[in-house]
Amino acid sequence: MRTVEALVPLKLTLFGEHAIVYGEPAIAMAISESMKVTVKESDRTIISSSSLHIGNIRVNLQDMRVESDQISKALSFVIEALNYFEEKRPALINIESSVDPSVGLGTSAAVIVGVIAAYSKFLGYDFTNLEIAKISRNVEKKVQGLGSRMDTFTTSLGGILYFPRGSENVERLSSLPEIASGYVKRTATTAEILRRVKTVKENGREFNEILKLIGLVVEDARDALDKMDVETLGQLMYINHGLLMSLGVTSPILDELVSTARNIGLPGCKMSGGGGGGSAVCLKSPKAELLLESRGFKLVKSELNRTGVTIKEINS
Ligand SMILES: Nc1ncnc2c1ncn2[C@@H]1O[C@H](COP(=O)(O)OP(=O)(O)O)[C@@H](O)[C@H]1O
Ligand SMILES: C[C@@](O)(CCOP(=O)(O)O)CC(=O)O
Ligand SMILES: [Mg+2]
Repeated sequence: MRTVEALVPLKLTLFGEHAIVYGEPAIAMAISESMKVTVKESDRTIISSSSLHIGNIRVNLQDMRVESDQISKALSFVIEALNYFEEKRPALINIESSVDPSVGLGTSAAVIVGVIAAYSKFLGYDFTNLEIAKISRNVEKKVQGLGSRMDTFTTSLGGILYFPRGSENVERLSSLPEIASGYVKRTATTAEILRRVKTVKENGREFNEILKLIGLVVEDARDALDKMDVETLGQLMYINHGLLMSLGVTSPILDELVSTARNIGLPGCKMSGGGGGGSAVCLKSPKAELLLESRGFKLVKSELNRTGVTIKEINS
């Protein structure tokens, strides 16, 4: 019985979320918290994903239909990833995630990357991680309608990555301070928040100036990282968070956390990902983890993952 397993790291956005969607730079890192996608030979196609609490979902491979519109929405990234392949073969597809869906940790990207990686191998392809990143980026954009290459490239390639302004390139950075991060549940998906931000952009004169300022923060953060200037890096995290707040993508719980972190002298802390709740990233210190937990944030494993998605074939 042919079985293929893909292990995908989740991601933290250190600087530049939302601004990258409009061509500004960003810095993101793959982390040790991960998602696993398993594809097993079968005579029918069933998708299961415990963190979605939807049970085992039968998929009609001819038209990719499932039992309800609600299930179809919840599985939209998985189904669109399968749809990439002209030739499909029935399989049991299981997704295991140690975090809740939609928390600013790139779960939408990771689930696409995992399905593309595992199902392509199951069909006999040998994609490189960069090929997986490019395919996954197009799938995520197709489902969300908006969005950048940051999450799919970071979860596919691993490491700490710099996404230059106005370019499709990506550069690997070498230095990274230790990070603490966690998440709280949120009320909106990233796709919904991206649509809200687009409306703000279309109506607000200041929006473009704020995006450019975030771009400057990201460039300075890259310099600070190169010099391992942790003090400057932390200050830039606070500034980036303030600019995200002005875009309306933070939340009271995130703003209270970050302002308290600053007031008690933590080196740096900011929202991470789509916002509206979800994840926060802080420069690591015992106080940072205590503060995150005291505010109800679920800590996530935030060591640097350098490999990106890895694929294993298990012939049981
Ligand atoms: N474990 C999972 N199994 C299947 N789909 C998932 C899983 N986790 C996330 N997703 C999909 O990704 C969507 C969340 O995307 P998004 O709001 O961008 O979250 P994130 O900020 O974590 O990337 C979910 O609504 C669901 O469609
Ligand atoms: C807001 C954004 O910059 C990051 C979204 O991160 P996440 O899906 O919330 O993990 C969108 C994007 O870059 O596609
Ligand atoms: Mg996402």
